[in-house]
Amino acid sequence: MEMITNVSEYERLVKEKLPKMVYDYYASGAEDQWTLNENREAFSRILFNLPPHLVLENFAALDLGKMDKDVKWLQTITSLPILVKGVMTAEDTRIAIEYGAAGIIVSNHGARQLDYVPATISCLEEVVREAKGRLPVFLDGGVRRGTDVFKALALGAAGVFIGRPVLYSLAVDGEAGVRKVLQMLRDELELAMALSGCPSLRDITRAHVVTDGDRIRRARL
Ligand SMILES: Cc1cc2nc3c(=O)[nH]c(=O)nc-3n(C[C@H](O)[C@H](O)[C@H](O)COP(=O)(O)O)c2cc1C
Repeated sequence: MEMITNVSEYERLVKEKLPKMVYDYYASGAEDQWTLNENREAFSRILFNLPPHLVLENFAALDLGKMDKDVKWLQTITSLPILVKGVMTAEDTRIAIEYGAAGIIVSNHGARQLDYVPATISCLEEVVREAKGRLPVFLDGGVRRGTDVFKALALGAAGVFIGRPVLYSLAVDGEAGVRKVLQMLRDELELAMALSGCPSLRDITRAHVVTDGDRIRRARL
């Protein structure tokens, strides 16, 4: 397994290893798989915007109607913090906060529900803006690179989750595979931070990335 150099390679290997029916169940999204592909494509459209002071030296270095009832019921049976997953809009963020969620996970359930809903990374800022720091906002969906983690943090995520890379690496190489996936993402994030002049997670800011929305706003000026 030493020859594996990035998270996506596990998908190629797992396709060879698993029965087709099992692989298709894990890997697929809904219908045309537009949202599944968009979860990845949207990350690739966000570009880095390196601050001007950087010099070469730096480089050396849901069913929403039920959400209220569900949260209230869960609060009666556990004292654990309750995170609401599947939030994609400001409105759902308001509801989640109103009903006492301890955190939010921006998610389209791995693009397996309604196809053509937006990519999670393109919904993150709307949710973060509405949350106003009152609770942590996490994200999943299409995170495959340390640079994806960096972009999500720059857009206000408190952290990210990954789904399929864990399933794939577990199927290919058991616990060692999962450890390797997490290590690769960590190493790639650290490299991205070093190359963009961020010594700590706190140094990753909104100014480090340019989104589609930024480009449209700039074109209008
Ligand atoms: C086979 C499979 C089954 C899933 N089942 C559920 C589910 O029952 N409920 C849910 O909220 N998300 C479900 N998800 C979505 C994951 O919890 C997670 O949000 C998603 O896989 C993250 O995206 P990623 O796989 O691109 O990293 C499922 C994902 C996969 C691959």
